[in-house]
Amino acid sequence: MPGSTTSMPLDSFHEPYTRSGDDVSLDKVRDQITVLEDELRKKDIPLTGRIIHVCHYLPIVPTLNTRPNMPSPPATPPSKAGDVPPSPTSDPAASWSDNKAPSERSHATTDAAAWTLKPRYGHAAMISGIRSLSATHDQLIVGWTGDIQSPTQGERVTAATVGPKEREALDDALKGYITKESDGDLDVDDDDADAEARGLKRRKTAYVPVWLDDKVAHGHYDGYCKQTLWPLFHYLLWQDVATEYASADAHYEPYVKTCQAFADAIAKVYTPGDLIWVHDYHLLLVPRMIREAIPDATIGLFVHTPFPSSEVFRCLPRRKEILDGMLGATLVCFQTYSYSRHFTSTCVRVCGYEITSRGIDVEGHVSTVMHCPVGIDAARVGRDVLRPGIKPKLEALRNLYEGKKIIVGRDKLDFVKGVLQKLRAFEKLLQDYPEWIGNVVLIQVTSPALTDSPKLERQVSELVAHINGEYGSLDFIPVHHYHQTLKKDEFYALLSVADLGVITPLRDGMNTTSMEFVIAQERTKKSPSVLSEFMGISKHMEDALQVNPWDLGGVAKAIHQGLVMSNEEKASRHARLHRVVTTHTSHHWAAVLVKNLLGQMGGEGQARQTPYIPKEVLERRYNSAKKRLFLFDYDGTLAPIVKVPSHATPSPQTLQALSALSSDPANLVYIISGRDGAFLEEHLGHLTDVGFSAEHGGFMRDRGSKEWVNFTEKLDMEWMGEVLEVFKYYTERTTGSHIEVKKSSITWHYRSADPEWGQFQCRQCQDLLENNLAHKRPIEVLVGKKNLEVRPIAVNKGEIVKRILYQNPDAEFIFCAGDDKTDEDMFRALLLFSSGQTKATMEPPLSITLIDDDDASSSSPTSTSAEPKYKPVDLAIDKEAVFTTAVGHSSKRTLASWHVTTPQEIVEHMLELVRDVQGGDEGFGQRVKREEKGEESKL
Ligand SMILES: O=P(O)(O)OC[C@H]1O[C@H](O[C@H]2O[C@H](CO)[C@@H](O)[C@H](O)[C@H]2O)[C@H](O)[C@@H](O)[C@@H]1O
Repeated sequence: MPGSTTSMPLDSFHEPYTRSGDDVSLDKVRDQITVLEDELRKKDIPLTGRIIHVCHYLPIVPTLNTRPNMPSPPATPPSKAGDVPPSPTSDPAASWSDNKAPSERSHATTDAAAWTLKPRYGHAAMISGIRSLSATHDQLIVGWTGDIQSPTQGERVTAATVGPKEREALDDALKGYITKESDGDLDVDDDDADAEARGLKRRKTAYVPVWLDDKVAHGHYDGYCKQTLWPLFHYLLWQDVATEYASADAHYEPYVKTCQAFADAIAKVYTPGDLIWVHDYHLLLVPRMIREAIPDATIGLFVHTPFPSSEVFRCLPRRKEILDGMLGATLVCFQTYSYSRHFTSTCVRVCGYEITSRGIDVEGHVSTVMHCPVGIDAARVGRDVLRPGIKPKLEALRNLYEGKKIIVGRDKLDFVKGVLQKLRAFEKLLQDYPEWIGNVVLIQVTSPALTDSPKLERQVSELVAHINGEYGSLDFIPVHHYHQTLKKDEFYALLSVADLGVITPLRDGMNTTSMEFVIAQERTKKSPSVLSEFMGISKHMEDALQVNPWDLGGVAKAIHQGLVMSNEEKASRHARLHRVVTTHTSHHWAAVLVKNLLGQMGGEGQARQTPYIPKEVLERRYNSAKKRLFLFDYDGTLAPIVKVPSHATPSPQTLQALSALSSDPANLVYIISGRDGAFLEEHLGHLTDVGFSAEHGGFMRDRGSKEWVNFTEKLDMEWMGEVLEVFKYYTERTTGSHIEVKKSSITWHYRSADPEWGQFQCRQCQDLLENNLAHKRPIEVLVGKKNLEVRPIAVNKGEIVKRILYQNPDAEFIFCAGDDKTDEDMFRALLLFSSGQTKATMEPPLSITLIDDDDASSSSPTSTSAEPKYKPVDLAIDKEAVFTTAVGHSSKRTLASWHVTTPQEIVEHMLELVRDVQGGDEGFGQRVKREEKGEESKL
């Protein structure tokens, strides 16, 4: 009996196909990119050296200086110098469009300064990462224009009213915007003179605006993104949506339309050899849409938010569409291992997709999954914290709270940021450690969230008032709450002055403030921070005091620990954190993504693209052939895969196609299946002109015959009992699995079991069979579609194909289709031509020399004693008339020359070939049959 299997090691289960960002320096990663690109070029794989980034927003705010279709007013005067942009972590949709940034300027356009362009703030980590790539690559950034502002008219302009002339003018203005150069260490608001002085050079960056109808754009963002996906990804499950909106599905349509507009924009600018990176949860359908338009594209998808557990994600009504959309990518990357594990598990559990050593397999297209946190632009933050405006603000804060420890919190006022829980934990600190009353203040800044929640704002204010009422006095206010947007200097002054940072979101994709805090503290106190364990970056910041934000006592204790920490401990923790934050930067992240995406091209990572079957060639070859062979697998080829094997019955169209094909005497039609004879007879046996092979080549029934030839008759079949015992063992421990016992093969099915457990058990079972049985018994263990099969090693589908071909060397057309690994034996058998050969000869196959004939060396009555009974035969077939066809995705690994995507397409192609028989033109066989009978042509 098998040894006992213990609990499933879920984590290690995912290890083979999920990789993390490398732990090597940025320079090293850039060197690796160069090496990879050289290798790819040597292999003649096209590479343009350009990266297309697809971001929800353009990192530029275009402002229309003119009222659409009105004469142009004078260009907007430049903004006041010295105005400070808001915090780099703020949301772009919080629209900073009225702030004048240092680099803001009008651009001369075809329509005399029709547009003013200025940097869009927000998503600083992502944008800095993208921009850093301009050190090594040309870049194209595709993004939505955002709402079009028109300050001169003091009103918002709808995208629909921006005519083609203005759109063209924006394209021109954007071209003007790209002239700044950088080695990737520059920021969007660095000025050119500064850059030149530092000797920095940028590769070309261009921008492609995506125009969206206002209603669609807002249905997409305010609707599906913010009301459906955002809460789901942060484990909030639409408490409000359920009451305030029709359903979680309400805004799906604008989401699709928006994604399609992005995919269309990319298809227009794409050149073979570009790398494409799609960013974030706003655009999850885009990878698949691009794949449909450009099947060979190399596409990465980076998800900046968390990805929830499969039990949460499965609540999404459009779960399959969203997952399929994401799986159009070649590489899907998350911030952390746990998000990537949730994603993979969701693909397996919700969609039933298989996991291979390369990644998640969707009908043969494999998406690799990895994780790598974004990090921040540490160099830039390092420069920012030295801004001269910070010092006076910092000193003012110090004076204000002299003699007291300062705890700092700065969060967006969004439920998931956990501000309420943080305030309660602070109250708990004052309760559990009363020595802090009068000696510690919490400065909590909340910036307005995109979707303002007056309820949350009220709750926060009430709680602050309660704590201050309870623990404050005339000369001591414990909590200082500011609900406002901080300017950059104020933000860094606040982080720098703190004795403790408390950043405790309930869920956060990454969290940049926690890393900015470390950089800000480098020059001041090296104060520690209390961080939520539910942030993407937490795993990398083990030297912070990590807490569960829901555990108020635990958070209070960590705050106390941070406040009383010795200077030595602070310094050593800080040093380690500083190393992490300055090593895993956004620049490093961006380079790692590019390196990994390149790694998917050309080599092991990227399967060959199998072209779609060329319908016209197929028809032409069919019509000109005097004899044709059709060799079909059954499950997954003639019938779609379904949950219960006995339900996989042929559709009326399949039967019609098989009947029409086989009724043409020029056609020999065979179904070569893993099914047993009984199943094939029951559902297809009435097709008397069709021949069958059952149990992966174990049995054969020729057309017109009712007799099955058993090729396994003389084989040692003792192993069947042993395999059955093993399968029974695994069936007992795998609820939902079952055994299908056939005459000379056995299949263990786990499609209805828990997908992860089923697959895990399948691997265990396979190991056991291969290591304990297969080497001493004449068997082969086959991994099928959610099954494990064992059959005699002496038989396989390839042998049956060879046999049929050997017996029909005059065939001039071969169509052979299959969907799984066992069908690759058929395709291999049809690799008849070595390179340069146009005609082929075939040796007698084993199924004839060994199985049909007891005395393989004996001579036939007609042959001389020196001659073998079976001789090689010359085949009539041309190389181009062999149509081996895999059913599945074009990137599926296969020996087949062509592909179709579904069994339905196989049937449709067959019906096309015989449409003549059913009403139109007649085929070659029909014509011969009719002419033999002396009939006139129908036409
Ligand atoms: O060689 P094939 O004709 O492709 O048969 C291979 C096996 O197919 C069947 O199992 C598979 O199809 C079932 C129906 O769609 C599905 O429920 C199961 O999960 C698949 O593994 C069949 O039951 C096996 O006996 C065949 O060997």
